[in-house]
Order: sequence, then C-alpha cells, then structure tokens
Amino acid sequence: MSIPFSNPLNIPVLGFCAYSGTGKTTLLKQLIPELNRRGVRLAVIKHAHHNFDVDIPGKDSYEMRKAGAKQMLVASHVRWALMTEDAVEGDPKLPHLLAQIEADKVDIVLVEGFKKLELPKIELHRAAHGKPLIHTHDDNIVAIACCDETETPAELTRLDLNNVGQIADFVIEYQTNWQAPDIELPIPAEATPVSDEQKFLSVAQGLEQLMAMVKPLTDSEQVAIDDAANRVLASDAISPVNVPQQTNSAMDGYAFAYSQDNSPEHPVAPLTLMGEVLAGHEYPGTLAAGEAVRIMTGATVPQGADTVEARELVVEQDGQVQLQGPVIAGQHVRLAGEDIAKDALALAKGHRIHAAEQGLLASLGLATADVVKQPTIAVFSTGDEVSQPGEPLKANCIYDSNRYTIKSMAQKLGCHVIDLGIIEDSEEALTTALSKASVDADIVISSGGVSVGNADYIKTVLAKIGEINFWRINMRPGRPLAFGKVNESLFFGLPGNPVAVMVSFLQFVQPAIRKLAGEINYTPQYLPAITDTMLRSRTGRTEFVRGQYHLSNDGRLHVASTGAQGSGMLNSMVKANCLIVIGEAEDSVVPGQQVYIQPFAELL
Ligand SMILES: Nc1nc2c(c(=O)[nH]1)N[C@H]1C(S)=C(S)[C@@H](COP(=O)(O)OP(=O)(O)OC[C@H]3O[C@@H](n4cnc5c(N)ncnc54)[C@H](O)[C@@H]3O)O[C@H]1N2
Ligand code: MOO
Repeated sequence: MSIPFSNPLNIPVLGFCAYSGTGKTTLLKQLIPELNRRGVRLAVIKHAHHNFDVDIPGKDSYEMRKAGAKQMLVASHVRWALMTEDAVEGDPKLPHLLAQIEADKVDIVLVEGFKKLELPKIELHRAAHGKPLIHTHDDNIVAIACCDETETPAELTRLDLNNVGQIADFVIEYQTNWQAPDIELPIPAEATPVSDEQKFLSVAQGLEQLMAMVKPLTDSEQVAIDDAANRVLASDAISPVNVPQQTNSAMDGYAFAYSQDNSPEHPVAPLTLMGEVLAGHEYPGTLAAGEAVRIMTGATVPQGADTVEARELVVEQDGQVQLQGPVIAGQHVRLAGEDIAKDALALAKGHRIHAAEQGLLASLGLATADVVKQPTIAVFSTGDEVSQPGEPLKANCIYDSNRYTIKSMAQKLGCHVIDLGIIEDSEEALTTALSKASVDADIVISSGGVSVGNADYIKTVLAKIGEINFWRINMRPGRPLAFGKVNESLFFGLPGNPVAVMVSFLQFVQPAIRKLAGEINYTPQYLPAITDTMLRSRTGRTEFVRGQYHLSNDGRLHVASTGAQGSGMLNSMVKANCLIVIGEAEDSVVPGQQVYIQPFAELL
C-alpha cells in the first residue's frame, strides 16, 4: 500500500528504504560525512518504531517535559533541540515533520524510514539477506544500492552498496537536478481544448476563447508624466542620461581614497581635511592619498576619492579627520548610472504606469510619456425592472447598480467610459444604442438578459450587426456570459445579478481590457491563505467565494467567507477584500486547508 506524499519544502527530500538489517544506518553514517566533505548541508529525519526518548531523567528539560510541557525547547550556544509530545495514531506525518526543518539552512533532507510513502527513495538491498525487492512494487524508487548478486532491471539506476562515494555522487546529482513542482493554481494558465459536445466552458476555456479575439490598440499619444498614471507605455523608454548622473555620496560625511592604511588590518591614519563639497556642486581639485573632503548626501564624489564614511563615525579636529573604525572600499558611494545607465532600457513597452513608474520616467528628465490610446468602454443596462438611481423606485423594480460597478472598475483600469444609461428592452432601441456605441467604444458592456429566458433582443440585434456567443461557464457566480462583436467593437453581455457582474468583470473583462490597452504579461495574482471557514463548491465548477483575508499571528494569510453568498447580494462584495478561488478539481474545503485568494483592493 502506498501513501500519497507532498513535499512542503522548497528543497529536495530523498528517502532510504530497506528491510531491517540491510545496513541503512551504517550507510548513512558513512554517507553523511562524505556529503558534508563535498559541501552539502544535510538534514536527516529518522522514523523510530519504538517509544524513544532523547532526554534522561534528572535533567531539567526532562523534568519540565514530564511536568506537562507539550513542547520543550532546550538551547545552548552550540545547539538547540525541540521535543514535542505528539501522540498520533499510526505513523507520524512526514510533511508535518518536514515543516519543522529550517529549509534555508540545508540543501537536502535525507529520510530514513517511511517506506510506504510516495516519496523518492533509494532502495538498499543485500541479496545474502534473502529479503524481497521493494522497487518491484514501488514506483518511487529512483535508484537501488545493492551488491553484485542482486538482479535489477536495466532502466533502474544501480549503485554499489559498498561504494559510498558513488552513492554520494548520485545524491548530489539528484539534489542539483531537483526542481520544485509547479504550483497548481485553481484556474490553469492553459485551457484544455473545447470538445464538440461540451455544454459548459471552464473559466480557462472561456478566457482563452475571448482573449484570442482581443487585439491590442495600436494608436498612441504623448501625455504629460502627471497624466500618465494608469496608462500603458506604448514604446520602450530608453534613458537619455545616467541615473544618477554623477558618482555621489550616499551619506553626509567625508570622502577619501580607500587605502590599506584605513583598512581594518592597519592602524587608522588621520586624513587631512581639504575642503567641503555640497550637493549640486563639485570639488575643484583631485584628492591625493591621505586627504579627505567633507561631503553632503548627493554631492559629487571628488576625483581621486572612492569611499565615504558617515559623519557620526568620524572625529574632525584641527583640520584632521580621524576615522574611528574599519571601512570598506567604495562604501556609501552611489556610482554614476548604477540605477539606470544612459541608453539602457528604463521601462519596457507594455508596462502599466503607476507612482514608481511616473517617478522613474521623471528621473530620466522626460516631461512626457508615449502611452497607448485610452480604451473607451460603453456601458448600458437592460431590463424592464431596472430603474435609474435618483428617481422614485417603481413597484416591482430595482435600482440599477451594475452600470455603476462596471463604470468604476473600468475607470480604475484607466478606461474612458461612455454611459449609455438604461436601454429599453426593444429591438429598435437596442439596435440604435449598440450601433452608436460601437462607433466610439472599443468595448461595449451590458448587464442582464443573457440567461436562458430573456436573451432574445440582444441575440437578434447582435446577430444582425455583429456576432455573438452565449456561453455557459462552469463557475459560480457568473454562469451565463455573452461575448462577441458589434461592428468592430468587442461586446460583453454580463449576467444581471450584481455579484455575478463584478466577478465576471474581474475574471473576463479585466484581462481583455488590459490586453486591449497594450499591457503585456498580465497574469492574475493568487496568494495562498488558510481558510478559517468551511467553503462549499462542487467538483467541475470554479467557485468564487467573497472572502476577507488578514495576516494572522502565525505569520500566514488567513481568510474567511463573508457569509451569505447570494449572487444578488452586493453587501457580500462590500464586506470582502478578496475572492477565494476554489478550482474545478476541488469539492468542499475544510477549515485549516490552504486555498488561493485573489485580493481585489486595486480594482474595487
Ligand atoms: N432557468 C434559468 N434561470 C436562470 C439561470 C439559468 O441557468 N436557468 N441562470 C441564473 C443565473 S446564474 C444568473 S447570473 C441570472 C442571469 O440572468 P440574466 O443575465 O438574464 O439577467 P436578468 O435575468 O436580466 O437579471 C438577473 C437579476 O439581476 C438583476 N439585475 C439586472 N440588471 C440589473 C442592474 N442593472 N442592476 C442591478 N440588478 C440588476 C435582475 O433584476 C435580476 O434579479 O439568471 C439566473 N436565472
Ligand atoms: O451566475 Mo449566477 O450569478 O450564478 O446567479
């Protein structure tokens, strides 16, 4: 029987398995110093089958543990040991034990025992023992270390059980070639092909199909750096200058030429103070060895000098500068062009401009930026029951909220928005509005009227003046989605339910707008978080649960559902700061399990 295993660390874990008496411990006792000698830092985990204790009665640590401490950590200046009382049924769990290892301090974990786990292992075999082979029924054996008499299949790496150097070579090769498995995100980056008989599309399939129809805008314009926020760079920004322009000081202090005489190995010789240089000015001469100038942060480092010491670490007296401690050659000096060199690529085409990018473009001396034309989005609502906010609410009606969430999200993505209002449910009104909108807009977005019952007008109109696909996406909320073209504009028909509108916008309209706007390499952000609440889904469907995440005392992100998840309840979006994405492969998720979240602070 094999037991699934997943490695929680970002370093390799390699097991050694054998029937008892084969000499596992003897081999490891020789292999460990051999690997150490070759510079490999090791952790070892051993599974003991008996009730072991590492401590002895009478020692403080033993007595305190026996007095009831669940965990006892004893530490000295050479080592520390953590003992944990953790009685479990069956075997201890290896992933949990591995999580206790300080993975930044070692290169590989060697594991003795845990024979039944689906863990990459080296099998040890001694034919004289007459014990069965393990690799014949365990696919996780990566090599067999055995003696001459053992017969092994040609495809299995064979090592000499008595040749520790050869086994060490194998371990090092395994460690060097090991790659952490790719993280599986709830929505895969690549969609499986859509089959003919498929009624529903996966989120990835819907996204792939619609993204194939989005062509990035090619028109660009020059705008002032002040107006470039949230726009996308249309061409590479090449630096016309070195940033910084000249080699300058990073501290208020003293500049001088580093020499052995003021290095830690030598007595510190006083330097002769030659003058002062302020930011925006330069020292007229060249400093000779043993000379220093007083220098301000940002001031050009004089010719001849290469090192700066901070003012508070220096005593200046009677024209002499006495360094107090060791200095490192070149310290506190910012080299000309170290941030961005002249003629180097400062910001690549396709980059969305925010505060740091605006600052960076300004630091090159640029007054304007070449940006992609702003996408124009036309938005309208449909439905006899949908009323204009500010007007009295008619019987059996609801106020229009979808137009407002769509407009706001589009504006946050740097779009120019045309509000077409609420359009009466008639073929004529829709034809006029859509034809007009498509002249000015790159994307036309409607909400409502895309589910089975009432899609008729949109369907008829778009069949005449464009093309339309009515998709059913295996997701919740946001199952129905219409996507097509009106003349040359793209058309999104989002589902009417207010939360479905927002979720569909985030998942489908957002990436389309980013591509249209010329943004390159946008991928949705996923963060791992531990769920504190039970989350329900269904295998085969992607569930977007409104969640609230926070950084917990355990140093990890935790997330909880915001409660009732009706797709008409905008309040659940207001309370949320992320979507919890439960992928198709998963059913329900229990508290304590890891999930992926998409924080949406940027757009909502
Ligand atoms: N028989 C079926 N009925 C429904 C299905 C289905 O598969 N079979 N799918 C459900 C799902 S899921 C959704 S989502 C909705 C989508 O329906 P529509 O896109 O056709 O939208 P409407 O029916 O027009 O409206 C749904 C809901 O949203 C309200 N709404 C519409 N526009 C606005 C607006 N601008 N602001 C605020 N609220 C709006 C509307 O009053 C309805 O309550 O269909 C389900 N039904
Ligand atoms: O997509 Mo609908 O929002 O599941 O109600």
